[in-house]
Amino acid sequence: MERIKTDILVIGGGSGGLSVAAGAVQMGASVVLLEGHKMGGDCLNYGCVPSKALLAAGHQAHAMQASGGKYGVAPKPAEVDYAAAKDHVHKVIETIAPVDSVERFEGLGVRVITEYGRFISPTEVQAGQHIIEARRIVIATGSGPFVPPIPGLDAVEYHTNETIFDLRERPEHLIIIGGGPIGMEMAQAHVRLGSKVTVIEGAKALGKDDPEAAALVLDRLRGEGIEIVEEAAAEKISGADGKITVETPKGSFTGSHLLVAVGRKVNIDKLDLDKGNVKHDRAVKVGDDLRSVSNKRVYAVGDAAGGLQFTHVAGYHAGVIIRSMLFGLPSKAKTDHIPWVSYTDPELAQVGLTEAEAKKRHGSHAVTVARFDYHENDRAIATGKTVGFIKVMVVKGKPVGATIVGAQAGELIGVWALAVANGLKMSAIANMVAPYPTLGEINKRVAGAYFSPKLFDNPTVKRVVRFVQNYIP
Ligand SMILES: Cc1cc2nc3c(=O)[nH]c(=O)nc-3n(C[C@H](O)[C@H](O)[C@H](O)COP(=O)(O)OP(=O)(O)OC[C@H]3O[C@@H](n4cnc5c(N)ncnc54)[C@H](O)[C@@H]3O)c2cc1C
Ligand SMILES: NC(=O)c1ccc[n+]([C@@H]2O[C@H](COP(=O)([O-])OP(=O)(O)OC[C@H]3O[C@@H](n4cnc5c(N)ncnc54)[C@H](O)[C@@H]3O)[C@@H](O)[C@H]2O)c1
Repeated sequence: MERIKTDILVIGGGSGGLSVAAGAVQMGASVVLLEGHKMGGDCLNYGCVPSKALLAAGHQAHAMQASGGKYGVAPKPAEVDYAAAKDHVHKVIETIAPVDSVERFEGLGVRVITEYGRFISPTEVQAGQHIIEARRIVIATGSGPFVPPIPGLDAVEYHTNETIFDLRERPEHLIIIGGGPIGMEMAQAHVRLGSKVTVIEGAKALGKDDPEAAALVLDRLRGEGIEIVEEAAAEKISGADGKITVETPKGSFTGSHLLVAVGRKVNIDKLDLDKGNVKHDRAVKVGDDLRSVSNKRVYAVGDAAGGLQFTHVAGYHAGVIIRSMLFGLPSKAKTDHIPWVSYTDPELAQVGLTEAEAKKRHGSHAVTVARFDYHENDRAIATGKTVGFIKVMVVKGKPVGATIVGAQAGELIGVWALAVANGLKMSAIANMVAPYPTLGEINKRVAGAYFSPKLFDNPTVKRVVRFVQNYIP
């Protein structure tokens, strides 16, 4: 057994853990990193990266066969090689993997141990033949697919995000349980690659998003042939060998393959948290400072911290705790300025409060909703991407939230993430000159829409202008 002493021990080499390790070691701390499975974690191996790569294959197939005619280019049925699309997915993972590799982190000076870790005391963790004693311990163990106890599920072959990207035969009819972002992104990727797709959703599909924006995405997905059955919780599953039936209150649905995407389960089972005096429920219990409520030497970041589950949140958490661990400065994580995007076509992006949340928090009378539609944007018209809108929720001249649905919404939301994070006023966005013709002009135009009634429908402004015009030569 080897004993190691270190300043910082990071458990988990995914988005959060790697950001902590890279930041801390490059600022002079000694760092040990444990990863029991694949460096890069969920995002690289089973999450963001493969899902976006598969969506890209689907988008390409769709672009060839859909609506090409309107550009004067004849549509052509796409010949999809599903296995080759999966090769593309794995090539993308391989291309990014070196950035997250053991070699890179060892090169930075991190001691990487490729074992699972578990607490043996409040300051010690055992990983294989190593006992690591650390001044600070970071739990960055992420999450895995939650598999619900639906009767019959165990008896059939089903996929989760951990297996679907290895499937090489195209599902003839993919049934997806769960209409969250995983379910909807995988539904569109598969329908565009030629599968029939049914989504079974217990409540509302894309239910965490603004309902008006979500409805626009769902309309498009239905238009592409995806069957989306809402308020239909999966209650029983039966069948075998390419014929799986899911029973719901809205009827039974039979398909060739099944994907379960009903949320996540935080990876804490292997950690022996009680031996570390680390309180937990379904995730590690932390305060705003991301420190364990019961053991102040221990922090949790990313999915393990139990809040929003996004790669950029894990990265943000890393910055928050590095300030506290390395410099002893107070540091708190906030959520009001965190954006997220569902990478369907059209994309759906949100930062800060939705319209309903803003009105609930600030009162309807205090919130102005400024709005601009894609069909009024010249670049959207030129490229045939006119479906979509932006709405910005404004309180006392400052945006408190923005929703964008439409082409490149994920890129366009960046301006509002900046504005909300820094408390910028709408005038800062209105003052920006956006290049013409870009979709990005919608950001300036929505700020214009906010000020227009104040300027153009304002009797005082009209009176002042009349008055000044009487006196200037
Ligand atoms: C299909 C899918 C698509 C997604 N798409 C997006 C997206 O587009 N954008 C986005 O922002 N987010 C997306 N996410 C969410 C994103 O993947 C996660 O929020 C992110 O990976 C969380 O990072 P993390 O560091 O907390 O955990 P992870 O990246 O999961 O890393 C945790 C690591 O810890 C390791 N580990 C676990 N237990 C131990 C232990 N005891 N000892 C040592 N190692 C351990 C695991 O093996 C894993 O490598 C997606 C998720 C899924 C499933
Ligand atoms: N683009 C992105 O950033 C992206 C993409 C994918 C995943 N993610 C992250 O991963 C997390 C998990 O995604 P997810 O889609 O698995 O979870 P989710 O919790 O967002 O959605 C799961 C859906 O499954 C439904 N459901 C639960 N039990 C059901 C049942 N028995 N029958 C039918 N429906 C049922 C729920 O009502 C919910 O709508 C997301 O919340 C997000 O943080 C992000």
